[in-house]
Amino acid sequence: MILDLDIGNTLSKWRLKDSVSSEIRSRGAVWTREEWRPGSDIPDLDVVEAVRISSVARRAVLQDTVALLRRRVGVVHVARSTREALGVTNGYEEPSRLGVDRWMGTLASYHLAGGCCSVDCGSAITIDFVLPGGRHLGGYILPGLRLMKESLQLGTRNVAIDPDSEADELLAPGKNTVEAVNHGIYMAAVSAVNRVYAEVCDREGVAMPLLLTGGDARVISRGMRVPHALWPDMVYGGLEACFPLTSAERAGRLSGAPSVPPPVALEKIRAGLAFSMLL
Ligand SMILES: Nc1ncnc2c1ncn2[C@@H]1O[C@H](COP(=O)(O)OP(=O)(O)OP(=O)(O)O)[C@@H](O)[C@H]1O
Ligand SMILES: CC(C)(CO)[C@@H](O)C(=O)NCCC(=O)O
Ligand SMILES: [K+]
Repeated sequence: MILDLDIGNTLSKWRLKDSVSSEIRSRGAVWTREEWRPGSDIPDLDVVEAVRISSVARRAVLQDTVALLRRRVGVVHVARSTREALGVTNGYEEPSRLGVDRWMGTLASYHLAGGCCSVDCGSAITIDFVLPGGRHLGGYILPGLRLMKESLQLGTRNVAIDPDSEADELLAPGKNTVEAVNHGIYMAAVSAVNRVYAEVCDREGVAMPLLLTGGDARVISRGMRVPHALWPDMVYGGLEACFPLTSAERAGRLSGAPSVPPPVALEKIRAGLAFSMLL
């Protein structure tokens, strides 16, 4: 089995992948913490032959995790943000400073769709662009839905947005504090992603496929005005592309990769932007 880890600031996600069939056998998530307990936090390491890790947690968390895993597992790959990988050149002035989860998501998206916009709707919402040809432009970081809500401190932090709500309802004026906050942060996140996407396509003169991942991707997807695909395993896809271990991965097939709809024509994106400026 292969153990893939996506260690975030708040949540750490894991999945077990069969090295022969390439099937995902199990998955889970725990709060990111200082110390891991195999068996309760992550699966029993006896069945694991190789581990791949993407971590944006504090350095000490990664060091301890890697030390623990190296004692038990033969192969441990730790992803890093580099200047270049898989045909993509990192747009950051200091490439290693780009969050490795963004780098993994970007590499996976480019592998799947070519020049693209990849959005991670997690604790933070990150929006990254790669042009056709592989030049990563850099991106945007904004607070995620939960962080926006917590920062308001209006006593609404425990009332989450129902991920099954329709975007139309979530964009309507709220009639109580919980609604006003939930609809406000939803409007902020959705408008930002729609606008950033249109602005960057306009500046660069190319309509790019759009891919979304992260805990809030499904609900944000409902508010998107342009074609896009959801890819819950996007960060894991970057680990697969960087450290291919199964025969499917070596053949370039990434788990759970969605079919990506073609973007709308650039003229339409520009018309939408021009319209919003007139108002
Ligand atoms: N069980 C859950 N715990 C926390 N957040 C959740 C949960 N289920 C859904 N969410 C939503 O998902 C978002 C976090 O998404 P995700 O799991 O992608 O985080 P993340 O970006 O990986 O977090 P981090 O990297 O900071 O750990 C939160 O904003 C929250 O609204
Ligand atoms: C922005 C987050 C927190 C999103 O998980 C992560 O990618 C990160 O810590 N990035 C480092 C800062 C940067 O990407 O510029
Ligand atoms: K993340």
